[in-house]
Amino acid sequence: MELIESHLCFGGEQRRYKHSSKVLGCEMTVAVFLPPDFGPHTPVLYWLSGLTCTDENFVQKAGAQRLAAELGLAIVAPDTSPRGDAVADDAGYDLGKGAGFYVNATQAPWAEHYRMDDYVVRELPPLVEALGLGQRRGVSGHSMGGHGALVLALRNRDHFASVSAFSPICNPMDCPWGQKAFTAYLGEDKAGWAAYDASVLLAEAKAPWPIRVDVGLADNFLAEQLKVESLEQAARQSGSVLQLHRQAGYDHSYFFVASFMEAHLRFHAAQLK
Ligand SMILES: N[C@@H](CCC(=O)N[C@@H](CSC=O)C(=O)NCC(=O)O)C(=O)O
Repeated sequence: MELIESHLCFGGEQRRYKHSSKVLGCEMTVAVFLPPDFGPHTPVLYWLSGLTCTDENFVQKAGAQRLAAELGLAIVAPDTSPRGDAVADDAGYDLGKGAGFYVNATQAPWAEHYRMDDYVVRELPPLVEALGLGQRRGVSGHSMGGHGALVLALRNRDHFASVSAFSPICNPMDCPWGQKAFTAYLGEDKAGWAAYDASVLLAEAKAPWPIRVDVGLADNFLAEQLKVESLEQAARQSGSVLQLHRQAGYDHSYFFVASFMEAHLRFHAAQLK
């Protein structure tokens, strides 16, 4: 990875790297926060951002660095899709670039580059850990990235030791954002969609780690797109521990994310140490 930016931040370093991704077949940028005195003992929290984001939104808006420095947590924030002129795109903000949905696409024209599942779970960790970090990993994210955090953790239980989400798309098979993306990336056959639906996966999960989820009750997307009730039902069905916090008055924005970032970082730190 080639270092393209570095800023001292609360005694740690906020870095930005670019690298050539074999999995995605394009050049990618990724943000990495390194706490002071990081080393092989330092756990890594992967942050997955939402629709329209790059690796920069979280770094600039979530306000995570002060506490991450104090807790000794590294944070890796990848981009939300493959990038570049050769990469397929769509006119809508909710498909194509900026909207990779953390799946491995199977359908043309997406399958050539859109493999965000493999990128986050298989390609990035060795690159990140080669910076001198540990192999204990957590995952969190917002909205489309909350969906990504839940499904990648539920699909890779031994890979992630902690998971949380802000305003996640909990049941993509049953909401407009998910149906549009899954039809394009995974095809018309809904049988293939279940493998990337957090509510389906959690309903079948066997005693996974506790999951923390926060949603804002003034979130315009809550009823139509997020479907938290489906995740609650799934947790009941499998006897999983879902710590679901409904936060009165909060919307879908990074102001909401920033407001509860401390609780999520402490939640991850407790399980990753
Ligand atoms: N432009 C769209 C909504 C885009 C949006 O709200 N993106 C969110 C994530 S939504 C789900 O994944 C976001 O994080 N935006 C970036 C930011 O910095 O706030 C619309 O107009 O509806």
